[in-house]
Amino acid sequence: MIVTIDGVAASGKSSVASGVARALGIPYVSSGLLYRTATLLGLEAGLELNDATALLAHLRANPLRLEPRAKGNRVWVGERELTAELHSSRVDAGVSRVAALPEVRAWVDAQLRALPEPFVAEGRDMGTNVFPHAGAKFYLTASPRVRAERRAKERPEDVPAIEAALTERDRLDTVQSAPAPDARVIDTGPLTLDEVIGAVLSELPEHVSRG
Ligand SMILES: Nc1ncnc2c1ncn2[C@@H]1O[C@H](COP(=O)(O)OP(=O)(O)O)[C@@H](O)[C@H]1O
Ligand SMILES: Nc1ccn([C@@H]2O[C@H](COP(=O)(O)OP(=O)(O)O)[C@@H](O)[C@H]2O)c(=O)n1
Repeated sequence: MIVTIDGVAASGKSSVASGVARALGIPYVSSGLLYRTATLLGLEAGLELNDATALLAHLRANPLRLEPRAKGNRVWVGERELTAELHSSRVDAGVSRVAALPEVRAWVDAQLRALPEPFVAEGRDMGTNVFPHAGAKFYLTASPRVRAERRAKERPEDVPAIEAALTERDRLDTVQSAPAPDARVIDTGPLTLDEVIGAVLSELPEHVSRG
């Protein structure tokens, strides 16, 4: 059983996926962390972020491990844990260029499809491209200002700078960010986190919530 939660940047995907996963007693999987890991490793190696051949060679030489827990995903390369470094503004600024590369998308998709069910998968194209057969699909939205105000609690920049960066990332991510036709769209703007989690749980078909 797979539940997908897609949406725009900072719409609440990982927080909602975590809450839903905990309620169901299953893990969640953050696909964005894989794109972020590819970006961080590329930046550290001094690679051009649009050089798919060099990036893929580097990723294959440094295999990562994603630990998809319900309370938060963690990423390792060898003995080094990268998790805390994946949400920097530097990675935010480069990740959409890396995610535009079809070779990198195929690398991410193969790792996601190899994971054992059940899980909640969150990202941009979980319900459309990666898990079109998912048992339930959701798509989260909120205005750029609301999202920037939320993210400002997690980044050093001010709200206008964060809003500009989010809007630019939305633009670069447009291709892979269309909601699945069978996704339930939730505007999280007027809702608390618990209300969004409750809305998702209440919309799950019985066969999905029973596992
Ligand atoms: N409905 C909500 N109301 C208030 N804050 C929220 C809501 N959903 C998420 N948040 C907060 O917004 C921030 C971004 O959420 P996050 O789950 O990281 O989004 P995404 O995974 O889409 O980037 C987090 O600090 C989170 O706690
Ligand atoms: N399924 C996905 C998930 C993320 N991404 C890319 O990875 C970036 C980071 O995604 P994320 O979900 O970790 O971050 P936020 O946008 O939620 O801040 C996005 O801006 C996209 O460029 C993607 O293309 N497809």
